[in-house]
Amino acid sequence: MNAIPVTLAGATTLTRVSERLAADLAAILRQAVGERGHASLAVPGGTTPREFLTALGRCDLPWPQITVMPTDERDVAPDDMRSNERMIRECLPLASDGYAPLRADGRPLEDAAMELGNRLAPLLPLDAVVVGMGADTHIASLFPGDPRLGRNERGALPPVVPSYPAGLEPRLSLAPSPLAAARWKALLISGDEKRSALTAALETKDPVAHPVCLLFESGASPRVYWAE
Ligand SMILES: O=C1O[C@H](COP(=O)(O)O)[C@@H](O)[C@H](O)[C@H]1O
Repeated sequence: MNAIPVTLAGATTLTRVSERLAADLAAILRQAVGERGHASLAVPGGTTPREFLTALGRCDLPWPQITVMPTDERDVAPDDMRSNERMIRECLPLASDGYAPLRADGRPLEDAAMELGNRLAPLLPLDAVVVGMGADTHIASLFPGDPRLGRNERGALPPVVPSYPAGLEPRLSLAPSPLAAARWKALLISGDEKRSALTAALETKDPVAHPVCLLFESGASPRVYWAE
């Protein structure tokens, strides 16, 4: 198995990796606020990031100057157990206007994606993005086999796109460009299964088959925070 450039040495539990990621990210956010007066951040949903988000929520940060959004959102109510917004709000002491939701709120997802993309445009490029990955190598809600992820196709995508993964609820997702073009990128994964999947994916360099490849294609590669 080829070595992935994992950022950490010695910190291997999800708790320690999460704390390290939170501390590194906090420094990036402070720097962004210092330089530009504001910071924009996208964070993942799912099960892995709760400890990281909790650790970030404990950091001494200028929250009124920070806008947080999810990398993707399931089309569920914001108080649903599967809502990424719900987890993010539970973990972070956000300012009242410090959260940029990716919610359709009953609208067709295509309409919502267009409107939310226009609203997010002034925040781009994002100062920081933390991305999770499924064992199938999906990132945000960009899933394997989606032809929109091809090199010639993705340039036409707006910043937010609808996504209809088989067997799961529909979603809204940040598109490849805002994820890949962030000023600072991190990939948070846990477990040998995902590490093996990441290693195999990077060997293919195929973002349609393995969306995680999108993060490694151009510009700086993400820092990989891997927990055993
Ligand atoms: O559905 C999602 O899955 C991925 C991975 O989640 P995990 O539960 O395996 O950690 C996540 O990054 C994404 O934001 C989420 O909506």
